[in-house]
Amino acid sequence: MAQYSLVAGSVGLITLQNPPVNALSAVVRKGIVSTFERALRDPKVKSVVICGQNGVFCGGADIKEFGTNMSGPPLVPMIHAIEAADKPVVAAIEGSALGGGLELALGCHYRIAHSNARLGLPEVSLGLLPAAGGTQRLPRLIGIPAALDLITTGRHVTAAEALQLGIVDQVTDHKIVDEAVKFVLSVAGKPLDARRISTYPCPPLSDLDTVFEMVMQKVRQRAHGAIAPIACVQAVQAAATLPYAQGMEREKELMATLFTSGQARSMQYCFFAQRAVSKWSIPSGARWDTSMPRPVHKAAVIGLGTMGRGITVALAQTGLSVVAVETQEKQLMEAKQAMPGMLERGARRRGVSLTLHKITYSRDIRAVADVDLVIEAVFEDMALKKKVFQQLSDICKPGTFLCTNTSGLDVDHLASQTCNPELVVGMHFFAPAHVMKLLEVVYGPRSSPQAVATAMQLGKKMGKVSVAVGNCRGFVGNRMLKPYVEQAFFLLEEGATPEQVDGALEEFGFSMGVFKVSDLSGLDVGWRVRMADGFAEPGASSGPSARVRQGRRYSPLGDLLCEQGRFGQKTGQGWYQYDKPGGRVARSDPWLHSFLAEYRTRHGLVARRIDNQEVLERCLYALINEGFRILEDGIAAGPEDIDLIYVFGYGWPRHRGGPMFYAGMVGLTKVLQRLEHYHQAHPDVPFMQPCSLLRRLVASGSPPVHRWREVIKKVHSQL
Ligand SMILES: CCCCCCCCCCCCC/C=C/C(=O)SCCNC(=O)CCNC(=O)[C@H](O)C(C)(C)COP(=O)(O)OP(=O)(O)OC[C@H]1O[C@@H](n2cnc3c(N)ncnc32)[C@H](O)[C@@H]1OP(=O)(O)O
Repeated sequence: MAQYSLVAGSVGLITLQNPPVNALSAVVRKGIVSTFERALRDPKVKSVVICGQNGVFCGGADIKEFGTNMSGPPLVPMIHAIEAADKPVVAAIEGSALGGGLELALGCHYRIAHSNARLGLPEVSLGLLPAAGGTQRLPRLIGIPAALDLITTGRHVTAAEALQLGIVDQVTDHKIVDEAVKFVLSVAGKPLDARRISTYPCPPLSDLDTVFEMVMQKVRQRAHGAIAPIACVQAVQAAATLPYAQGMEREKELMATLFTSGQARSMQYCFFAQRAVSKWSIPSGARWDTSMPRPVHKAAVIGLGTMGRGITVALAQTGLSVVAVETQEKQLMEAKQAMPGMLERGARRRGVSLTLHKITYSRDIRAVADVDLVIEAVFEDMALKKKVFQQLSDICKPGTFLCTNTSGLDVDHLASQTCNPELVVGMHFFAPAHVMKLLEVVYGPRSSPQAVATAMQLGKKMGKVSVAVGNCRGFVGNRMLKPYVEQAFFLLEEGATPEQVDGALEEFGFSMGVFKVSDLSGLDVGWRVRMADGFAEPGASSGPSARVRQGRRYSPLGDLLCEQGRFGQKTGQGWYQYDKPGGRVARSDPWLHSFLAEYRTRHGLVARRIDNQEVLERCLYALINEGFRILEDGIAAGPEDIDLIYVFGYGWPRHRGGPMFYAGMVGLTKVLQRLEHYHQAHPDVPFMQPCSLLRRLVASGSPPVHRWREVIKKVHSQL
């Protein structure tokens, strides 16, 4: 709702009230319309201030209303009425003014912001565009290039930047409503014509066509198939080339296409999923709202390889004191040289001051004796990690949480090396750890609720999307990767090329296909895992039995490349070739193509034409099928957890909602049928055997993804 009061004798104060973010629900819109009409009617009222309660102006349209039968007064005429009023209206902005919230403010004649405010038009990240006049007013106010930047990226700006751009008229550190009232009294009686943004011409720009062509090209490249960013550019182009009223028509038309699209549904699902996973619960019954985290003031990182450095930087950036331990002199020196630059770049990116003094370096593991939490990030080797955990258990003060950054080893086994296994959890970061948003928090059967809560809260403080997952080989993300990569290898055996497989996946929306990712992260990573699992064996990659291991189909292609020293980008050769070791630009490699041809001949395989549909079905459905197994095993609490892991850690396109949501969009029956089809064709590939939870969901009428938990619960209760 919206509350109305008269202040300072002549100012009508409208306060948006819809906790927690004062979203513009039907009730709020109704409240604004009626209180605004009241203010206009009242002869005592000479001016109006609009603000939000509880330190937040407005988080935008109520996203929960999208996809329902929307009722109540529409936003566009409401904002027009405010702009057309003959009494001055000031938006008093503190906290957030986002989406429809900022559009409402742009309809006001003046905008004053508290220095804590953040403003933006993030609709693009929900698969939409700012369709309450945002695409037409913002370019008129701040010019086309700046408006294109804000609208196509959805980024939030601080009050200081908003002032610099001309979005707000004044920034204050004082009480926002008091300042807004003072301000509106000072402008009472001044003509308002020059304050109605919709009447402004768009600031002229030379060579408009070229500007839009270039922006469109850049946006398309970044969008990876998402349609909203393209529509945003088209709407701003309308602002630049058409009169306001026609621009508004175009905005509406473009919004109508986006509003009902699957992409918008997927992205809005991701928005709510992100909030849902922070409300974690684990099979022991521990939950986010009943488990108290312990404060962490000082942390330590053991091992300063790529991961350790990234984690140290990420911790220091949150303001923690960090002890960075590396026992090897050379590696320590390299880390000391590299990390200030990483911190500097991070500080510049986030517009904050540098935090070099937060890190102390040591070669001696005993330096961690007084920290609250340790993250072990040594080489991925169980024997080495076990030794580190034994040492930590002896050295650390009582109660120190011991975390491992392993990407898939048994967290419980590590816990068993310590005197207090309840203090041990996994904190699995993704490279580069100071940039990537995902954190898997891995609980073992003995991890205490407090340890899980502390790791989850630390992740949040570090700006990560933290997802609590159970302990199994590869946890959630890497476990699902196995069948995906396996199918990609099989496709090469059957006639596809790395270029084709990657092309199909990139067209689907991944920023990089599976083979390019493998080259980037190093082929030896998977090779080591396959060796540890008893699949890859030196010298066993040729010969007739090379393609069957442990009674199942196996492709030794990755092992063969590793045996040749082709580890990907770092060696300049992998599935592609690079201009030098460490090169970044993948080029097709004729050697690889003849190698594949020879391999097929050696194993009596006849290459066939494989279409992109088959590439996608086999890679993605195999991965999804493993996702169902993970749900069935209780390793992830719900489909949202898996989806966010894939969106934030593995480049799954957000506009496809994550693998489990995507399965629902495709139709569970279809996914099941195709898995059955591929499993019949390859009964020796267990990953393609449809998971019984998938069958169960189909038998239950394929409920929407938010109702899967009910079916999963039933499955678990019957176990
Ligand atoms: C046939 C076709 C017809 C087509 C025509 C269609 C007509 C429709 C026209 C409509 C035109 C609309 C144009 C405008 C669109 C929009 O405004 S879209 C929304 C844009 N806003 C956002 O994207 C902001 C989203 N929110 C946030 O980024 C953050 O929540 C925050 C505001 C920065 C606050 O962050 P924080 O303090 O960390 O809190 P959270 O945990 O994120 O959120 C707290 C709870 O609030 C819920 N919530 C937040 N924002 C919204 C929202 N806009 N709507 C509904 N709910 C919201 C969030 O889910 C949390 O809820 P719980 O999980 O239940 O606690």
